[in-house]
Amino acid sequence: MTGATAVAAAVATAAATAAEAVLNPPALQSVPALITPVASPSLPPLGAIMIMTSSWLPSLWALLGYCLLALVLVELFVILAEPFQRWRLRHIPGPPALPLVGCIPQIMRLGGPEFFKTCYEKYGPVFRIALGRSNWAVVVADADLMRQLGFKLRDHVFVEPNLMRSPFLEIDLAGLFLARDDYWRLVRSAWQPAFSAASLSGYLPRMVDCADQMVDRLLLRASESGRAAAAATAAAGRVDIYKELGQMTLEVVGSTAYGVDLLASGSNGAAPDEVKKSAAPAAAAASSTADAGEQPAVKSNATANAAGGCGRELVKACGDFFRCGSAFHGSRYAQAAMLFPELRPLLSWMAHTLPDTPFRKLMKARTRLLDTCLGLIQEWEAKQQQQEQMQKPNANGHAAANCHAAANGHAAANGHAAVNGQAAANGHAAANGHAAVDGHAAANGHAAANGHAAANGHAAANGHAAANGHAAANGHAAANGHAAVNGHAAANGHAAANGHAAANGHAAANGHAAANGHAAANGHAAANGHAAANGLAVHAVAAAEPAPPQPPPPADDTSAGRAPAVDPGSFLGLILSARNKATGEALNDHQVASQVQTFILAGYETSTNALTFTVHNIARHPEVERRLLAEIDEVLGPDRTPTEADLARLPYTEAVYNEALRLYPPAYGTTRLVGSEPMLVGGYQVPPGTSLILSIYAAHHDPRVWPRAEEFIPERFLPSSPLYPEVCARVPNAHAPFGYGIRYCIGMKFAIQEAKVALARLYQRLRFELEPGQVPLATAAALTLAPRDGLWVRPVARHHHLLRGQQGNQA
Ligand code: HEM
Repeated sequence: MTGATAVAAAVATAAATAAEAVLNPPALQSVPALITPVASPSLPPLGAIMIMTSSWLPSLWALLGYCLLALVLVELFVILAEPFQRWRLRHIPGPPALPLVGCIPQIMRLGGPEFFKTCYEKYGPVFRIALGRSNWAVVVADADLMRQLGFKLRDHVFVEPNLMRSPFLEIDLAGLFLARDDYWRLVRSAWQPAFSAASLSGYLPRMVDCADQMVDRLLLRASESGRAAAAATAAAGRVDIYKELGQMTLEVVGSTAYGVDLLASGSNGAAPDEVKKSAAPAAAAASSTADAGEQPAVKSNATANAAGGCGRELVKACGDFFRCGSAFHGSRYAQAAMLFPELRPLLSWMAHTLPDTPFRKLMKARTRLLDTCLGLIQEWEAKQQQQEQMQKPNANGHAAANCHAAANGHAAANGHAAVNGQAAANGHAAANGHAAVDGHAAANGHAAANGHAAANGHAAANGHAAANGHAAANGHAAANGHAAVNGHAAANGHAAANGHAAANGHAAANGHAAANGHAAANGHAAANGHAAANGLAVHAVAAAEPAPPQPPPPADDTSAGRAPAVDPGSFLGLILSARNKATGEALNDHQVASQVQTFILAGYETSTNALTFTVHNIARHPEVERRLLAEIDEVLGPDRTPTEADLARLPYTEAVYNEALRLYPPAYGTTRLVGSEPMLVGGYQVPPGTSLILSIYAAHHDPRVWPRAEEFIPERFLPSSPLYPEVCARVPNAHAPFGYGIRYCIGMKFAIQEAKVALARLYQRLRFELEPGQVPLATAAALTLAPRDGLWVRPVARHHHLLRGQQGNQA
């Protein structure tokens, strides 16, 4: 701990003690004890209280006076000590830092991203700033330097002042983003399988579904727009596409990570009755707790449906979390805490007792989110218990009858598949005796492997199942009912996966399933827990005799890519089964809730913002729109659902998204903490313990790296374009919207896949015209860079058969 930090910590403790003494003086604590003896019949209790009060009142005032004096002295001392921080970084150039407020006024005027960009132009790629009086940081804005730091340093810094108390404080610190050291390794490993290439393949159909629901809503608005044009009412048909995209990304998180519809109440906010009923108590509890400034316990009574029934409220909660959680755009108490960090305990108490509007909104949002997380956890646990019960193996550990559990690696009988060791139930069972995975029916008797459902005999994801002669993804064709995966042909109408031939020429049964490279022999059991009975395939962990636990994959990119698939909806299973290698301990309640919340927030906010900026830029650049539509039409036509192979054939779409992420990186900066040794950064010696801010935004706008840096030119990202060598081939990591090195964004591939699916589905059927006032788009840089007032557009259907009772525009 540095001298100044030690002083600040001591001061903070002193202030906390003083505040506690003021709020809860020792005399007050003993009041009940004093009242009791005087409750005699001769003296009325009120009189006794008055006597007691008058006796300890002067000492209370004296105590208050001492406390205030102590606070003033301590504050004075810290203000005088502040030059030490300044002095430590004196050799690094930087903007003038005013006494007490540092660079806060400039940041509030220009916004963080623009301020850093201006400083980069003036002071070079490494400069120092003061966030308030004593919070000094070094900003780095050079792509190459940031990449190096990303590999050298591992910990993030929590820059914003945090006024939270338990359980929110613990939850903030336990999430993957702020996790440190071994705990970070444990948590990152637990998350990783959810982002493997194979898992992403399994998410694809769900991402498509969520995008399709959004497109349907927008088509409806497009129809209204046409009717309104006839009736000359301008307002109809206008859409805040930022909200629509937010809804979609939240639905994607819900269905891929948790297997639930987080927006079950629908886009119009009208919850179905049964959802409303069960959500009501949880929602009421949430808002009453928030209003009262109380903290909910981590174990909540939120019901499962509360997780699924909060609709637009949840979208709003996610938005408010990011906007009101920023010190610059949020509560005055947070701003005061930036100026007087040692008063944080007192300011936190004041914010909870007399909240201002941003703080009240923030607490309401956080409570809503926490309730959603707890609802999801409870729902998962209940499902697990139910499935364990249903799954009890019978005497010989083999097949269970009548639709129920798979045991001992053997398939459930009677044509009912079991998945993940859980019986397929509640209408999730596959029809006709064939496999179902994670509750997703495989229809028409076709197999689904590795969590990828085959529906209507179609769809294969990631080279897994293929049914009825339809294509397997990853560019591996299946012909004549023969699935081919990874380029290995299957013979005789029998599926093979991962290049492993089915034994005896029989894959699972009837030419149907093969799972995970394990051939089913004689149409019966497959190895490694992949059971097939009577020709029925089931998924890996169906065995009652579990496979030996695998060591967690190391936390690096490549292993994430190779990791096996997890079924959509099973993120919580990964988190709950994470174990500390040394102690064997599982994560505690806060830590679990924190991962759930991190996935929701990270999955929602950044992707929503990025897609909104992309739509805005497409609408502003007709030439870009024309080329994008041409690519999408050529690859997909107006209707065809994109497969993984199709997504790989949309390079221009991806370039458009990349360029939007360059100009408007939603995570406009990230942080690193210098360790216990000083380090050289861009030629400057940076003292140990210094906070580093890596300004992604400044690097993305650097005219030394990006020719015509402020223009929207997607071609720079196309390897076939002459512009490509200018930057992308020359400066590694010049484009780094997902961060750097060891801590780079774990959701990167998830976000890119989701974006390509959403853009493909949107522009297959629609285009967007900007409403007046949308250029330039007002942005707000709170915790993320976001459109400040949404993005108002008018959706236009590209093909008139899509419009309901209306003439459409042919693009
Ligand atoms: C356009 C979308 C996204 C952008 C621009 C983005 C950007 C970032 C950035 C810049 C970081 C910090 C990296 C660093 O410090 O070097 C980060 C970290 C992280 N992101 Fe994303 N992200 C996006 C989507 C997602 C999604 C969809 C998820 C999860 C579902 C996610 C989860 C995370 C997590 C958990 C971390 C912390 C990783 C760690 O510290 O180990 N992100 N993201």
